[in-house]
Amino acid sequence: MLTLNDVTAGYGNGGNVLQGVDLHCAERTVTCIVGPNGAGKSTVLKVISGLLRCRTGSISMGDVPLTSLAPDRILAHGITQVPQSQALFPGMSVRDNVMLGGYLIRRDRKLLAARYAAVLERIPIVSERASDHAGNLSGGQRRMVEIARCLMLDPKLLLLDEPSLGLDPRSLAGVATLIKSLNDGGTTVLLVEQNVRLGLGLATHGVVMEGGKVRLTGTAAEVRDHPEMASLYLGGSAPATPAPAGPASVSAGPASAPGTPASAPAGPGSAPATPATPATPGSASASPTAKGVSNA
Ligand SMILES: Nc1ncnc2c1ncn2[C@@H]1O[C@H](COP(=O)(O)OP(=O)(O)OP(=O)(O)O)[C@@H](O)[C@H]1O
Repeated sequence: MLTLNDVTAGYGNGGNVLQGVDLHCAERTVTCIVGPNGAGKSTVLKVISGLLRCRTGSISMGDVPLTSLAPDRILAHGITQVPQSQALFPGMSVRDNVMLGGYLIRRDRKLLAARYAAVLERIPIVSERASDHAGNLSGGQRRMVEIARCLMLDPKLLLLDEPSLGLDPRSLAGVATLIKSLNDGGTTVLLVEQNVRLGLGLATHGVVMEGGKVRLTGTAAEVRDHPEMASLYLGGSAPATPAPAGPASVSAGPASAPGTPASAPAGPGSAPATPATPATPGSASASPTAKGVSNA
């Protein structure tokens, strides 16, 4: 569905932050990008949504080239992003914040109303707090409303930048359940997540980035259970699955085709309510063994 081919990108006159990224998200998958701070994970989402231009390489969704499209055109192709930072207008009502997500379809009042009704059904907090200022919501409620706003365009591909950031375990479980149900409903999801255990628990596929490059891809189970991942990102804890996938089944190439992953990923229900705190990716990158992750 979504393909990035040898993408380089950077900010201003600076050097390349992304240094030849290849990535593929098959339809109806949930792909989670993990990696140390500064690896370029959020930058990947920015080039997909058009907030940052690729310098070289290409991005496409199916047959549609996205590489040089403006962000509003990319939105119109069904790609929406929930940014990492607080994205709601605190002084506006929850309803108005959500309606902003339907800006592109604002002239079709019927469609706008139908989409809003669908969002209310899916995300109850939107109806429960419709008239409240968004600034009065908790962090978890805000995240739900941010996702609700993206759903106004009924996206084919939902990009989520660190959906777990700052959330308490209960809110986190709610967001995880929502992501899973959106995916069950047919939405393809690409997320960046610092909480490796949660992210790979939710995902069907995993991508490890380091230094602006993709170092490892595979099914979420393969990436999660890879011996290097256990020591780097999960604080050295032994993987739940006894036999780790060997390098042959974990590649630096595109994530495999849609379908059942080699080992079924944990659903959001089994996403840890109190996720074990993983070793910070930053500390992983400082480790001399970090380079061993690379199968590139
Ligand atoms: N707006 C910007 N202007 C200049 N440099 C930026 C900008 N945003 C990010 N960078 C730089 O690009 C690099 C990659 O940043 P990015 O946010 O993509 O990393 P990340 O993997 O998402 O990290 P984190 O987990 O800390 O969010 C970093 O060195 C960062 O300083």
